[in-house]
Amino acid sequence: MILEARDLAFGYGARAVGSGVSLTVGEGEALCLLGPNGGGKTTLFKTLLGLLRPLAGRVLLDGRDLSERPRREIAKRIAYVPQAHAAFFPFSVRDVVLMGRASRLSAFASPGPADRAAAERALATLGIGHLADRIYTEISGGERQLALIARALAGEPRLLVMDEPTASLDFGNQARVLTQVRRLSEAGIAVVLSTHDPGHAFLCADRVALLHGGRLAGLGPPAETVTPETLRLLYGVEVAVLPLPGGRAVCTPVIG
Ligand SMILES: Nc1ncnc2c1ncn2[C@@H]1O[C@H](COP(=O)(O)OP(=O)(O)OP(=O)(O)O)[C@@H](O)[C@H]1O
Repeated sequence: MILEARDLAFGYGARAVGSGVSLTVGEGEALCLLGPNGGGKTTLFKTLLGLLRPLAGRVLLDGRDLSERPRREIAKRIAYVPQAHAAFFPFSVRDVVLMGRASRLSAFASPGPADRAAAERALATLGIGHLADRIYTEISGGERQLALIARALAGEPRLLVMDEPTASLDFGNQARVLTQVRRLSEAGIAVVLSTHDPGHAFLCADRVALLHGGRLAGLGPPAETVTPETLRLLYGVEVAVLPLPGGRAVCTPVIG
């Protein structure tokens, strides 16, 4: 097991967003977090990453409390993939990906051949080698998202935390990102991701966690956890969960 949350309460200062959350993330496991807007997914992620202190409970990384670990040690093991917001600094995509090596460099050291090789490998894994010399501010949102995943991967983490990695991506890029999630997990890298499409859980996750009212309303394999009943609870609408071959399913709201 890489990461464990024990009876975690999380939020901002005196303002609790969630509580009583206990979960584990195993080696190479893909865990998908579902929950409504404002439900606390990002806040939970920031707490699991050690960026926010738990209001109660503990987060353990490889069995040791996050609060006892230096930031750098955490960053070597866990990489965060934020949403691909607007970019301001005109670096090349290669340099953005190379920044993912920062946690592995000593202070003031420049990246060496091993760092450059890791960045090239990450670009190739994501299939975006052709973008390496393009300027990050001049590529599309979908391409940026892939570049951010490559940046995270370049640091050779054991766990990737991805906040809505498919938001604002077209259908093709959504499928590419979800395929990468599966591949990473098959390669032994654990992934925790959030999404607003419950069908994604069936496509890429071993387990799903449902966050409702700041508490876990479900945790388990997609087929057992993502149901019309749990989706109604989460989103307040009727949803049909239509089975597909191979244990997958499509989820669609029922309108009218
Ligand atoms: N920096 C902050 N300080 C105080 N409250 C915050 C802060 N950031 C978010 N919140 C509040 O915490 C709650 C949870 O927000 P959070 O961003 O974690 O939800 P989310 O599930 O990621 O939402 P979304 O799906 O819309 O991205 C919301 O009520 C939000 O207004």
